[in-house]
Amino acid sequence: MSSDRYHQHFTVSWDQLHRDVRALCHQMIERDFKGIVAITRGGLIPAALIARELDIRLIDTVCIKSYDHMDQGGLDIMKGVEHDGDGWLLVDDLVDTGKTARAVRKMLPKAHFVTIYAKPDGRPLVDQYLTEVAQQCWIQFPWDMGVAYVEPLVDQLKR
Ligand SMILES: O=P(O)(O)OC[C@H]1O[C@H](OP(=O)(O)OP(=O)(O)O)[C@H](O)[C@@H]1O
Ligand SMILES: O=c1[nH]c(=O)c2nc[nH]c2[nH]1
Ligand SMILES: [Mg+2]
Repeated sequence: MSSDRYHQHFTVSWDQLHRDVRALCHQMIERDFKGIVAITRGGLIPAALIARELDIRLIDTVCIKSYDHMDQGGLDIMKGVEHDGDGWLLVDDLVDTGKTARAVRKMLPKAHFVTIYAKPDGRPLVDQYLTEVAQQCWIQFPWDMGVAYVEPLVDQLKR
């Protein structure tokens, strides 16, 4: 599937991401998890922040790749886990079409699956998420961006 389907950008700063992860943690404060399974790579940073907030030290990974930048290819599962997820928290940064979530759910059917952001097509596959984002929106994460110089408006208008 190609990048044509994305018509808007939803830009997330480090600060915004951190606040969003903490807000999601507030909703899980009463729960007791055996550990976290992070879906690489996007789930790694939310997983680390959640681990800190909920005092979880045991962290495993499912290593999977679906996209090459905005272009979705076949799922490449490089590493799974040996259990069914019972009592574990499964974490990804977002769910979009739901293709990744569907595959990981099969591997860990009993895990509690959370993402920070969810688009409508993938939303039914997760147990909990913080913010809904439109399907045609590309979520631009802080680890894919950098701070750059911006030309003053008057100079931009001269060109
Ligand atoms: O719901 P879907 O359409 O499957 O898309 C969601 C998945 O796509 C991204 O991962 P990606 O495969 O780009 O790898 P990355 O986490 O290493 O960036 C994102 O981190 C989710 O895991
Ligand atoms: O950085 C990302 N932003 C997105 O919106 C997205 N959808 C799938 N994979 C994604 N990666
Ligand atoms: Mg991912």
